[in-house]
Amino acid sequence: MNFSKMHGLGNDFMVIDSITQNVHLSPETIRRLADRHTGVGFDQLLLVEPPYSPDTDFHYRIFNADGSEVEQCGNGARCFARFVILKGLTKKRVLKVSTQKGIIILTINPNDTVRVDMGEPCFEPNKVPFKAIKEEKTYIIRVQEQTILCGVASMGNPHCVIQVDDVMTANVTTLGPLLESHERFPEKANIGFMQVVDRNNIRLRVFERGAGETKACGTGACAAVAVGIRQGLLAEKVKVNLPGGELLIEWQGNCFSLFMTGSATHVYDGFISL
Ligand SMILES: N[C@H](CCC[C@H](N)C(=O)O)C(=O)O
Repeated sequence: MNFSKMHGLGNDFMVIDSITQNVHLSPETIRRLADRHTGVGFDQLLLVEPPYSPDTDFHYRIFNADGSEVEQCGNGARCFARFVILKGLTKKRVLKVSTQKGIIILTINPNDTVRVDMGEPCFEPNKVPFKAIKEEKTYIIRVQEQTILCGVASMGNPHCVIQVDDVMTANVTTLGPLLESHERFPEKANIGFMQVVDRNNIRLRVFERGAGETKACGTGACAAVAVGIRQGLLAEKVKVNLPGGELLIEWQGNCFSLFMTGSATHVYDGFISL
């Protein structure tokens, strides 16, 4: 099976053309391929499929390193766009792509960065999903005798965003997994640790559902900015500084799409016998 290794700010992917190849991967096979010593090694595996409806160009499927299929991957979307052009699957520079939960629009810029219309963030607890009596801008979660204040949002996938004084000293390694699997997140969650530098700049680390801490998380950057804007901490255009690099997030507020712009890097092409 042919594949490409790509990354978005160090969040790395195995990208597979499932249009010209017949690809069926079990969760166990995905976990084996994800192994960074005995497999290809990646945070997520991305499948490029033919369109599910005539008004879209492709269907986009995402699998975490633990084999779980998920609804959305922002860094992966930018790599998806560059992959389909590099592989000659399209000549279009604006792509309409369906995912498990909605449609995203990918625009490949002349400098090969990619701008993604990620759709509108959702804060309704039952749609994140998050167990809460009613919708709030800030929630209290108790974990291991600690009281954590957070915001929650869905970018198609579930996110919990915690404001911290300094991302470098944030307790990502301990709090990340505890919150990822907290009982208030019935489908688990991606946990973002956000340091507000000013209204147009944040620093962010993300402990991802099904992958652990990654060098960058596109939907995590989107969710952090959306939560921050809703909490009155951020302006409509925010630079998000992640360990792997920078993303530009723009959101005008409810009933508008949120846009993410950033790089997508092709590392190598490979072949693997399954
Ligand atoms: N771990 C995420 C999927 C990948 C998201 C991330 N890599 C991004 O760039 O958005 C989840 O389980 O919802």
